[in-house]
Amino acid sequence: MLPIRAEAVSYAAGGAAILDEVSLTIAPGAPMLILGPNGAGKSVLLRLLHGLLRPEAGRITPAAAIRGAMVFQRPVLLRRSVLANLRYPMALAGVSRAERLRRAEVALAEVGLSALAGRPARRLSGGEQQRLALARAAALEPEVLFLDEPCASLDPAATRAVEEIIARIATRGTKIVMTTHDLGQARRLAGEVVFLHRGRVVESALAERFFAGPASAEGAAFLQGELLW
Ligand SMILES: Nc1ncnc2c1ncn2[C@@H]1O[C@H](COP(=O)(O)OP(=O)(O)OP(=O)(O)O)[C@@H](O)[C@H]1O
Repeated sequence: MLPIRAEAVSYAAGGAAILDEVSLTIAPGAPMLILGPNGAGKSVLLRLLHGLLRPEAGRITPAAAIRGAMVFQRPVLLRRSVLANLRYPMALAGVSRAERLRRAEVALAEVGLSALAGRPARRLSGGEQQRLALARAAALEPEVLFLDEPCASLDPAATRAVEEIIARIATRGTKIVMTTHDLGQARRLAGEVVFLHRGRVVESALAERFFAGPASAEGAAFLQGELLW
C-alpha cells in the first residue's frame, strides 16, 4: 500500500473549493501530522487519502477503494460487547478465527481494556471508547492508519493514554497519518508535518524543522496562535 501518493488532488463541495492541487507522499516512517487552522481541509484530505471520498481532479495511488484503516473523532461502535467490536472487522477482513482471538486478546491488553471485554462497548467512557476504536483498527494490522482528531473530546489523562497507544502502534511499523489541533500533541508524536492552509499544502517538512522555525509566514503565524482560518 505504501507509498501512497496524492498528485495535484482537488476537491470542492457546494461550489466552493476545499482542496486545491494538494500533492504529498505517505511513506513508511514516523507519524505524519496534518496541521492547519479550522476549515483548512484537513478532515477532507484524510478522507480522500483513506478512500472515503474521491478526488475531483488529480489522483491518489494506489487506486484502492479503501486505503488502510481510519479512526474518527467520535468512535463508531457496534451495539455489542467490547470483544465483539474488536473481532467483527477482523472477520470481515478474513482473519482466521484462532488469529482473531489471539489478536483481540493482545489488542485489549495493549489498550488496558482486558477487564472490560464483556461490557457493552457503547457504555464505555469516551476515553475507553477511543482506546477500543484504536485497538480495533490496530488489530487489522494496517500498513497505514488515519486518525482524525482522535483526542478532540478527551481530557488530558485520556489524551495521554491515547497518545501512548498511537506511539506504540507507530513503532510496530504502521504508518500514522493524523490531524490534531493540539500542538503539544503534534510535537510529541510527529515525525513529519504537512501544514495545510485554505486547502493548499503550504509546507511539508520534518517535524523538528517545522517546529524549530516554519519556512512560511503562515506556518509561523499558526504556531504563534495568530492564524485564525
Ligand atoms: N460535504 C461538504 N460540503 C460542503 N462543505 C464542506 C463539506 N465538507 C467540508 N466542507 C468544508 O470544507 C472546508 C474544510 O473542511 P474540513 O473539515 O476538512 O476542515 P478541517 O481543516 O478539518 O477543519 P477543523 O480543523 O475545523 O476540523 C470547511 O470550510 C468545510 O465547511
